Amino acid sequence: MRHRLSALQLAPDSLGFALDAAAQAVNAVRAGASLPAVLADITGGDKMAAARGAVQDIAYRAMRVLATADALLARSVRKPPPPQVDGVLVCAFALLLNSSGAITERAPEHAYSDFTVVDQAVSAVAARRETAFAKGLVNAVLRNFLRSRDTLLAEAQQDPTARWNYPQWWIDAVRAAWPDDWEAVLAAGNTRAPLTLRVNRRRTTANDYLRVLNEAGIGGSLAGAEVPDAIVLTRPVPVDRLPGFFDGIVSVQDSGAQRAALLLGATDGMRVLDACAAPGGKTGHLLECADLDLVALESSAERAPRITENLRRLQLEALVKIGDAAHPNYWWDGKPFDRVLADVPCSASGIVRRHPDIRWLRRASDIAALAAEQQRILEALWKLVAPGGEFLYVTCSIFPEEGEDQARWFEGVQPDAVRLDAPGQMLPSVAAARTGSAVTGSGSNHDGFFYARFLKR
Ligand SMILES: C[S@@+](CC[C@H](N)C(=O)[O-])C[C@H]1O[C@@H](n2cnc3c(N)ncnc32)[C@H](O)[C@@H]1O
Repeated sequence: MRHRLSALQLAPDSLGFALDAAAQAVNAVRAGASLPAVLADITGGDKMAAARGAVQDIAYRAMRVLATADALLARSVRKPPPPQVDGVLVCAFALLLNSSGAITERAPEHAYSDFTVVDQAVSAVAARRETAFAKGLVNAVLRNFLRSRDTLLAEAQQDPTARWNYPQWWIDAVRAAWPDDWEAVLAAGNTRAPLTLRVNRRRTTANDYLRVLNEAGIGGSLAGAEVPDAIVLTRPVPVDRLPGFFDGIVSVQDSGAQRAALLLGATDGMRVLDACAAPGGKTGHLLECADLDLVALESSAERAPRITENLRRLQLEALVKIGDAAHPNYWWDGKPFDRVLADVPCSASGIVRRHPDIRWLRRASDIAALAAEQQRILEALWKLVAPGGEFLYVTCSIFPEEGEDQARWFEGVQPDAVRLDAPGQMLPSVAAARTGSAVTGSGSNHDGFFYARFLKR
């Protein structure tokens, strides 16, 4: 879906142009498409270069306030406007909500005044023949919001979906799972994730690389003792500004994800299976940590080449295979593995701060379907672990159906499995992390993950 430019009489570097394109992206997500894929399509051409950053920024912001914007709009109009007008209004609300401090997000990189947002939203609808009729409506709705912002927002946010900006089923599920932390978990998912780096320990140390970053004028700090290779940047920068990125000195990876290779504890010479491997983030870390005979398995032929590309940049090697982890007969050579990492497909509910569209794309029924698939993968892979070998089950989910429930089920059905120490449920980020029972977290800034580790007797 390319951005429909032809009818548009707006400069590509104007906010109106970006609002028009971001509105199309928002509507594509409403129709079920994933935001990164839509943005790649819409902002792909050369003509979009000037607008790309702004379109992306606005569309991501809109995902984090979609239900608030919908509720504000429903209160402002008698009948719903056509999708493109609706989309422009939602994107304009996203910028105005940010500037009002009504939501917990940093100001846009290019902060716009309220006046500019309204003016450019009007220009965006005026620039298309089919939406030009709505100029007055857009102007009136946004000005009315600015006049009575606090009252309108308080009224709209009476509805929990508009208050939290998640579907009701998601709010209910988080509340049921984490009765003491549900608000912090939902709020954490509405923040912007930091850019976290993983330093290639074969080539340098986190401390030394931090100095290199500082010399390049890039601020950052060590993420914590549990993740010795991780550096959290003070402000995100494009990867091409990271010294040595293209030479494999450093990679981008959330600090929660960096626990995987360390927990698996593979040592030189071990035969290791990384069973759901693309794009190869954890594969790379495993190989940075030890010399391994590593098979990286991935079911998607489209995604598998990304493993090879990532390893090439890191100057590391694995045997990349395309196959289904639930059906090893098609790809396994029969030789058992000393370590198996199963980073299974899941709801991705732990990484919504990086992928804020996920909450609008998932359905409640997806969780049971994913849990069933995870069990198929777990059962099949366990047979591949050598006696005395270890198995690490990972999801980037915050739902117990994909986490602790699965670990307990697994212990129940596999008499030769001994559960070892592992973080269990790591709730995403900051205040959400809580110690005790199955929930751990150092308070550092990470996404939501679940880790369970098993030894094969
Ligand atoms: C959570 S992602 C893995 C992320 C990866 N481990 C990393 O750290 O970069 C899950 C991956 O598993 C793949 N996948 C899904 N079902 C699979 C299956 N049955 N067998 C193998 N791979 C599968 C998906 O295509 C996806 O690339």
